[in-house]
Amino acid sequence: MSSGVAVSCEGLVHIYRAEDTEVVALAGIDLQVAAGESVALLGPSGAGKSTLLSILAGVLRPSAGRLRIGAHAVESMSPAQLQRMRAAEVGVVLQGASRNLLPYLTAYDNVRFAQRAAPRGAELDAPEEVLDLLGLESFAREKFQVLTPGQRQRLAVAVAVAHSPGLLLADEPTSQLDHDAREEVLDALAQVNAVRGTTVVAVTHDPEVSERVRRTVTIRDGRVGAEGRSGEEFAVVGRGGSLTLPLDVVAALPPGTLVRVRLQGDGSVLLEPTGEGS
Ligand SMILES: Nc1ncnc2c1ncn2[C@@H]1O[C@H](COP(=O)(O)OP(=O)(O)OP(=O)(O)O)[C@@H](O)[C@H]1O
Repeated sequence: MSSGVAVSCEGLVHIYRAEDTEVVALAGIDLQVAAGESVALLGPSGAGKSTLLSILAGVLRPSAGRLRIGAHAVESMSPAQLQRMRAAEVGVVLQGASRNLLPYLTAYDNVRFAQRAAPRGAELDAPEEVLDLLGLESFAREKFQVLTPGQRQRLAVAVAVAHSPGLLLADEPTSQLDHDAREEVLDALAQVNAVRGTTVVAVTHDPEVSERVRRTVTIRDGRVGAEGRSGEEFAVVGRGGSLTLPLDVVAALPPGTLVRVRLQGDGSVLLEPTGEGS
């Protein structure tokens, strides 16, 4: 049995540097995920979702900003400390089941192999229990080739949670699966979240994932552009009062438009374009 860890991102910036260019992939992400919460990260291609996931996984180091994963202040950790944190606290499902699994091992041995990376003395569920959690107990002796695509992906989740991490990160966990297999995988993630209390953060383009997860976070241009709660989209007030407007509003307000912002008596806020621009 494990329990979830909280994640806190404050002003996270990530810049990829090549010889003569810089790409600002994350431009100040503010995001709080409570322990045991389940969140889907959405957003257009190139918005910065994978970069954020890699930083949460401890694979990439943020260029600036603060990141807390449970009790760890990640931005100031040494590579060895990061490695230990990942081994103890973070499970990752990479895109494509085969990238997570050793095809010549059985389902049972894949889980057992993954547990070898856990810190010494860690309290781990037996491989049978991990497979049971993912509904794979009757496939323990099967190898990758005979499993269906949905079972393979469930096994990838089993391998990611084999060391009982408090945070499970999944990159496009339902991509290239048919409807039934997608349901299987979403059930598996929900099961890990419900039974173990594991915090789950999944990057996805799949509208079914967003429908199944109560909270969605849309990344736009390296920032949190919007949040969804039970299917309804909201703009998010950022630090210093910044607000990313919905795309249909942006289309009506070209950059540089001067807008009167008035707080109304009933607590609502009126945005009134003046017709003037800078
Ligand atoms: N290794 C890299 N070197 C330089 N630039 C990169 C690198 N990886 C990503 N980028 C750039 O950083 C930005 C964010 O990329 P990222 O892959 O995080 O976006 P994404 O939202 O995950 O996109 P997708 O949905 O297509 O995977 C993009 O402009 C991308 O071109």
